[in-house]
Amino acid sequence: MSTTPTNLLDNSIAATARCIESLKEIRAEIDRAAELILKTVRSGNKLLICGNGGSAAEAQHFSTELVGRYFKNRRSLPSVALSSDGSLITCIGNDYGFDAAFSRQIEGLAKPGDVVIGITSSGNSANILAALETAKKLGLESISFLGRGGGKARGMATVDLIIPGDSGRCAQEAHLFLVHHFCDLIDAAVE
Ligand SMILES: O=C(CO)[C@@H](O)[C@H](O)[C@H](O)[C@H](O)COP(=O)(O)O
Ligand SMILES: [Zn+2]
Repeated sequence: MSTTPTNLLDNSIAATARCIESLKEIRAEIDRAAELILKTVRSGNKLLICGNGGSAAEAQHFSTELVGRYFKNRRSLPSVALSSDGSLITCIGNDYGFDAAFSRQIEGLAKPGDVVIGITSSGNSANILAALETAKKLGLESISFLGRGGGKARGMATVDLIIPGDSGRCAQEAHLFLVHHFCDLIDAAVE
């Protein structure tokens, strides 16, 4: 079959629909992550969220919906996207190496009860692995949004959300779907 824009679109729609449907296979992990996120924001502790590239955008997207708003007018909730400050990222990258881009911020910002969220479609980004390692070292719970089998990050966090399948693109789309799922639960639970 030739690759026309129509075929490509139909194939992409089918692949994304299959990927979102496959989230039912990791329902138990999604529920555990939701419980941890709700416990954290309800108790006034914060989420420290990190990712690179498209996943940095997702980290910022999630944080924006917590501190700013999602759909409901509720109180502002504490969350920081660790990719947001270009000045800080370039300082840490320049002076300590890019692998420390997020772990250094976690060392400075985290308080007991905070939760670290790492988003990586490959599971192999060194700065996310370092962030999860630092969370463990500080005694913090953590959640990984992963794809493609989970890569090196598999097993490092308190809860792994490994999107089934081998597509990085679908993993990223499913990560955004999960961000909105968690925001739906938060809006329902918090005034
Ligand atoms: O959004 C995309 C690809 O869809 C890219 O910007 C992608 O996020 C970047 O290449 C990231 O550096 C990949 O990092 P990761 O997901 O493997 O941790
Ligand atoms: Zn992308």
